[in-house]
Amino acid sequence: MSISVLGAGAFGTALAVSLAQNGPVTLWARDPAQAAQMAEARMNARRLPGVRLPDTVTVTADLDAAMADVVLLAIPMQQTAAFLAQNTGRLAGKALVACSKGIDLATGQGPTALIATTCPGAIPAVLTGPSFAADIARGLPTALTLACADAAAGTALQHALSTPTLRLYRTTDTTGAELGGALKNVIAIAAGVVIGAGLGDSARAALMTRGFAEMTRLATAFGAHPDTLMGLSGFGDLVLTCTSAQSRNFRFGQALGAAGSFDAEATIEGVATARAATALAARHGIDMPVTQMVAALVAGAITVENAVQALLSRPLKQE
Ligand SMILES: NC(=O)C1=CN([C@@H]2O[C@H](COP(=O)(O)OP(=O)(O)OC[C@H]3O[C@@H](n4cnc5c(N)ncnc54)[C@H](OP(=O)(O)O)[C@@H]3O)[C@@H](O)[C@H]2O)C=CC1
Ligand SMILES: O=C(CO)COP(=O)(O)O
Repeated sequence: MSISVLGAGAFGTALAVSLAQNGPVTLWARDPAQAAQMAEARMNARRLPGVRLPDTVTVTADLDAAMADVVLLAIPMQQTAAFLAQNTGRLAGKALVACSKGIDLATGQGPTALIATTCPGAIPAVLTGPSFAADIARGLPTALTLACADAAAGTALQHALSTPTLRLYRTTDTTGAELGGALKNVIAIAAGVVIGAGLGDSARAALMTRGFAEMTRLATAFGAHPDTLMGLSGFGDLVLTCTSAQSRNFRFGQALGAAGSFDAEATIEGVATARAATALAARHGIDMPVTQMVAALVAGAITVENAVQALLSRPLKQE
């Protein structure tokens, strides 16, 4: 099976580097100048500095040249719907593996639903779980979830995309896998706020636990299996992202909590996801207090102090 990665950001580049252990991989960057620079320097200096691109990685800005049997989509979630719509013909019939973590703001859909509605005949799948691009690219041991509703196709993808350092587990529960990966970013922002505001590790643990409860509530309401949330794509990624300063969502929250500034160019998926999840929760009558607070905080509609006060003064309830 030929493999390509669309999107030469930190994660797309890291995946291409890891997959190159198995054979040739094509990495597509939308900017021809960036593609040429990467091909020449054998490095993605802007997004993944210090990591050499193996000879088996071909970098191109030609999207037709980047078509393969298996196409990994490593572009930010809010750009995905438009990208798919612009490339429906090219992507038809491919196995399309979404590597982004989020919920489309305009439709409330995750990546597999977007693929299914936009690219008929494609096989939608998701690759998600606890993994920093830098760790994958350095060949550190990493385990991820490969979700595909078609069990046979999922098994084939699991084998094609596992490498000596990247171990994939499979599931048919695409809803659980993609909602776990999307919602943990929102809780990671909240965890960052707690640490940035100096509220302590005990508060962070409480927030992660209650955050996990609301992640599970929303995902199961949409048909996800609770076990999926307990796995790498949910609990595993929640732990990583809420506790590591490598996480952009966590660091963004830290800056919010400390009233500091943050790189406006950085990909912080949890910001749009907080809004999208809050809207979904309201529409379906699901209680998601932490997510709602994050949405209000990032919109500047509430202060950190008032958000904490509002969460602590909710009616006492059974766990
Ligand atoms: N970084 C990580 O450790 C991990 C990231 N992810 C997920 O991967 C996804 C991508 O994140 P990441 O790689 O880190 O982000 P980056 O900010 O590093 O890179 C984003 C990439 O997407 C490209 N891009 C943006 N818009 C478009 C578009 N409309 N069409 C084509 N390409 C586009 C950018 O191109 P350009 O440079 O030209 O702007 C850039 O190459 C996110 O959903 C993230 O949650 C998942 C696991 C780990
Ligand atoms: O998803 C990730 C780790 O699994 C990356 O997290 P950030 O996008 O917060 O950096």
